[in-house]
Amino acid sequence: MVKKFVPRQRKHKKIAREAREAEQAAIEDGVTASLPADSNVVEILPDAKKAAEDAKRARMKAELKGDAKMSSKKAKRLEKYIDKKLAKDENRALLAQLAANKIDTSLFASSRNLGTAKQTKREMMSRALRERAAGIPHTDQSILFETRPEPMDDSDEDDSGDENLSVRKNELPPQDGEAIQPGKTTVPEPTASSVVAGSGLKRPLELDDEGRPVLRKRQKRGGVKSKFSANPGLIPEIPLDSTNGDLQVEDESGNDDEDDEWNGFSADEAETGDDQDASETGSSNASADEETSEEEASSSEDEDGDEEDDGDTAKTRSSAFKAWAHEQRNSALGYQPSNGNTTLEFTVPQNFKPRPIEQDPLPLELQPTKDTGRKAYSVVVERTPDIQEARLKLPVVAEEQRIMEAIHNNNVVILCGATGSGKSTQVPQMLFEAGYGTQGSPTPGQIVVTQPRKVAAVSVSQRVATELGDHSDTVAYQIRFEGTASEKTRLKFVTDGVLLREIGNDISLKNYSAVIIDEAHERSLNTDILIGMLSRTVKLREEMANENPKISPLKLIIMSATLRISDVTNSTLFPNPPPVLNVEGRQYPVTVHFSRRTQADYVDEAFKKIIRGHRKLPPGSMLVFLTSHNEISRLSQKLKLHQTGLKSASYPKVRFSANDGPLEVEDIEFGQTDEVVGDELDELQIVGDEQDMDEEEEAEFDVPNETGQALPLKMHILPLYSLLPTKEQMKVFEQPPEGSRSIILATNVAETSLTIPGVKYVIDCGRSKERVFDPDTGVQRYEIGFISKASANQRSGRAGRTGPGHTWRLYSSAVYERDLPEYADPEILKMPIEGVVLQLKAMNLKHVVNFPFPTPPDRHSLAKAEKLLQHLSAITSEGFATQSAISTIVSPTQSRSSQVYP
Ligand SMILES: Nc1ncnc2c1ncn2[C@@H]1O[C@H](COP(=O)(O)OP(=O)(O)OP(=O)(O)O)[C@@H](O)[C@H]1O
Repeated sequence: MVKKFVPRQRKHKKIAREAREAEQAAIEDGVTASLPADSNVVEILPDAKKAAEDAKRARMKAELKGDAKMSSKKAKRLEKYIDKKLAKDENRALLAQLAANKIDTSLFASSRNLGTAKQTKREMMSRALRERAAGIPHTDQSILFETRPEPMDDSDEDDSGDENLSVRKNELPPQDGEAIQPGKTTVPEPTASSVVAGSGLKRPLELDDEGRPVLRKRQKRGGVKSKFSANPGLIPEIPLDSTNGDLQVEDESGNDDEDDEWNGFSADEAETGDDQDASETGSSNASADEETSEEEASSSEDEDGDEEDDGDTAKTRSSAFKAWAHEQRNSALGYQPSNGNTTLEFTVPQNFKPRPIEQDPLPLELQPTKDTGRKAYSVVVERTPDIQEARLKLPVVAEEQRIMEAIHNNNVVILCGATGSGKSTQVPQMLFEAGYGTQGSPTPGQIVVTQPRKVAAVSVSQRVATELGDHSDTVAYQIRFEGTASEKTRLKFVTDGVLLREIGNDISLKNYSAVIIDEAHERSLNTDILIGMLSRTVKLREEMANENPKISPLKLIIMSATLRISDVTNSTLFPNPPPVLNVEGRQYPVTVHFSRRTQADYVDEAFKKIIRGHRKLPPGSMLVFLTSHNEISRLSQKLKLHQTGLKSASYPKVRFSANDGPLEVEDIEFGQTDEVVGDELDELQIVGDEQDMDEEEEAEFDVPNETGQALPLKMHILPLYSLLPTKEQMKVFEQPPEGSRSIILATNVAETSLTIPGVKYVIDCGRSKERVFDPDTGVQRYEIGFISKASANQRSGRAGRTGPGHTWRLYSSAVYERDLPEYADPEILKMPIEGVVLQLKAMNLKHVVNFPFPTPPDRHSLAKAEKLLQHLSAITSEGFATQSAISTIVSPTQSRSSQVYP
């Protein structure tokens, strides 16, 4: 008997069918509510949720379809597309919910291993380590720590063969103070938190450090990988707003393959419910091949099985449909997708003007250079490391950029900096390194630096030569009757008288590219005339350079520590006021000690201080300022007598003639002039207890002996004044004999520019010999008077050159404040005007009335002086100086008297 064919019934399908029928029947009977709860029934959504979903579906449909008519085929596809989108939204929301639950899944076990009791040693150890890291007490330390007998037994290496996992007992400290108990095993308790959302997923949900789900890329069959990497850090944020989120993701990729990234939540999977059913009918191997069937379904796009004969065609069509759907939705939402290559284009308004650079006065070095055609040029100088180190400590060097920019941009620059800041030695080197004075550079002319005194010219030139290392032979000095200039000379130190003579011969100074007037505050007649002449030379050279590009403009730099700036910036001198650069700071501090009393006999006072100081002060030379070589001679004898107890041989008389050199005021001796100011000071003397005073003065020499060296026993006494031959003057720069202290007795030739190595202490009498001129009587005389505060400052400055220093002023602070003027009057105001006119006439100047003096004398006086000189036959009727008159210029006598007593 042929068996009747009974189609095979699938159990779950049968159950589902029966449930549907029962549900249908119940609906028909109106008894839905009384049905028994069945967990497998189709999910019944709450009404509100269902309504929201329907509304969303309708909205999407409207967005996509609009009023357009479409074929039934397309409408069907549209329905499917919407289903897919809604499912995606739901999945995203679910995923976001999962992401919000930050859990550690590292201890979750795969359900695949449920019931399999056996674990390899490696698995056990790995789990034990993870549990230990999670803080789960684990008493079976034998899994983690292995006891090895000594000597090591090779056979003990565990079965797993992974010796890297074995850890020496004492290498892992117990966690949380727990003692490790080997041999005890505890099974980790499942914690309450281990049952969490997501635990039922196909694969345990892994979370990264930030609590985001770690989604691994699933590789498609055939090894074709998605173009997205599975880097969890790159997982895009999923907006909870499904509509916008949908748009963002879709627009970024335009490819459904990206859905694979969501591993198990893909829209493909959601939309393939039907297909899964279909595959199930063909195959019962659901568990193993589940993923495969999903992938197949998704790769075939699953949207319309009828159309998918050919993969390529389907893809093209599918993407055409999707492109259309995207477009529809975008236009409905008013969204303009970017193609990723958009460049922002700004239309520049026609009247647009870029903002000008800062208008506030910019620092000089930031000001735009005026000379745009200037070529960069530099000379490399090799210096010894100790010189280089010493230079770098000088404030002027720190300002090199600012100074050089100012010089490049301006033909005249004024530089003010404290004594010892490095002006005299460094600025000439800066110019040299910038190509000034170098053949082949744009500024080949020499650099000339003027000093008011010959000893300064010689000593600074020697120092600069030393500092210029391999270029030291380019440095020379030139003083009257003496010099070292040669063909190699590019940098020359001269007295201002020497440069005056040169400028008298060639007003354009074509041999020079830069002139530096150092110590301009001295305001000798020579300095003033020089500045006036140079103001014209600079102008002339500028005009010459404009006409002939081969000629470079002349750079003039006026430098001083204590200059009354207004004197050298007046408009008669420079119509465009030159920039004034201030360099702050000095290298070493100088402590100033004032006397309590201002003694009239300052030479005697100086003697006492020298004796006390020498007895108490740590090693270091002493520089004592006096007013004349007479005083120097007197004090020197007294000191020698004190030291030897014998009357010393008489000090050699200095004989000089007017031709021997430029005569300094302090060298002029017309009888006894030393006690002029004595009487005026009596009121300042406080007659008190001599004993008290002595103690107090003893205490003022309590200077800590930082070097710890023994105090020098002998005094090495050296004179320094301008009439002394240069060789004798230069002795002050030599080291004193062993165990001696140099005591240098100087006039104010040592006041400026000089760095006498080893001088730590200065004793300043506070006076100097000055020319005093009475314009009413026309009589000039020489008096000893107080110096200016600027001079006092300069004298103190000699102490802090190579280390911290001290100055003892032989006058009280009250006298300093009351009697010392800020600046000394320029020499031009302290001498008969005829001498000034004669000097200018000797330089072939015709109209002295128009001469640009820094401090101009009265024009009428100038005119009167010219007439007088004509009467005396000192100048010709053409207005030039006669030869005999020129010879009187160096004479200390007035031109009037020199004519009477030639
Ligand atoms: N012969 C030297 N030996 C050792 N150091 C020196 C010598 N000459 C200069 N120096 C160092 O260079 C520093 C700067 O000297 P420089 O003469 O350039 O200063 P300055 O600013 O011109 O001072 P002033 O205004 O007093 O002339 C000194 O303080 C000293 O430290």
